[in-house]
Amino acid sequence: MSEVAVSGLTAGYRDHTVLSGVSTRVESGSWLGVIGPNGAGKSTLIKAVLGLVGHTGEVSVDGRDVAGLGHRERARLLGYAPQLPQLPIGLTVTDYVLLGRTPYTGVLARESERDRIAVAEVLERLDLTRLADRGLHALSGGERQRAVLARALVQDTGVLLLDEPTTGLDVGHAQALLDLVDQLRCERGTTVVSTLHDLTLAAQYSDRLLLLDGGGVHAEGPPEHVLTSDTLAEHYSARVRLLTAPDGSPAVVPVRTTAGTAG
Ligand SMILES: Nc1ncnc2c1ncn2[C@@H]1O[C@H](COP(=O)(O)OP(=O)(O)OP(=O)(O)O)[C@@H](O)[C@H]1O
Repeated sequence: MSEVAVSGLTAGYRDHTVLSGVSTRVESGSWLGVIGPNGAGKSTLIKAVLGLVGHTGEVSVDGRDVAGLGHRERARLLGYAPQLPQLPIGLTVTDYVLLGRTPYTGVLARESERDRIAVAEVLERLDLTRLADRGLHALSGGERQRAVLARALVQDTGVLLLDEPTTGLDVGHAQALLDLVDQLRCERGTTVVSTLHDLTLAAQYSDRLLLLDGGGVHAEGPPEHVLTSDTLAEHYSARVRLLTAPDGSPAVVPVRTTAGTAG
């Protein structure tokens, strides 16, 4: 059970308010996709849930106010894969992913066999085993992205907050990553909140979408209700056509208006 509730959240940076009065509820074991144009405040929402940016309003997990939790307790509850992580220099992939176990082991304690097994398992599932001993600095962008997710996954939390987890991934690795998160969701009842720019993928994996723009929530509900060509024209200034993917979810296809010269 890990229900996330956000109530009357106002968040921002110094004198710059980004989000005003945002409320939502993410049922335990469900997946909320946070969408919206660049600068809408998607990352800010995730960071506010984690307590990383100043905010007022309430964030709770299973009724427990997150603001009242210590750092370690919070890290056992909320796993986070940031959009632009600061990666420590000089660590191998394995050592970096092992850092995800520190809420259980402590920073200076040696990791247990159980920790090593958990890391090896996640590396395998994210196609990183052959890179386990490679330095983080020597990874491609997509490999680094997967290492960041691996670290969040070994944290073994009831809630996963994923900020643009598929950025820089090819379509196969993006699918594998989202499939893995979805599998964890089904197996362990993990609650997922992710931002995703790819609206077709967002629609395929999310139970509900929340559309942010101009500091507030403009739409929330099942993907087929939130993703309409009018909504996308209004909030993204995008010309799109909505098709139906084989699984029945909406697929967003950009429409080019100027005459092409290809072919
Ligand atoms: N550290 C910061 N200090 C001041 N302003 C910030 C900071 N980080 C983000 N902002 C501003 O807050 C607003 C929301 O940023 P945020 O990163 O939450 O948007 P986003 O929806 O995640 O955007 P994107 O789709 O481009 O990743 C933007 O106007 C941005 O310039």
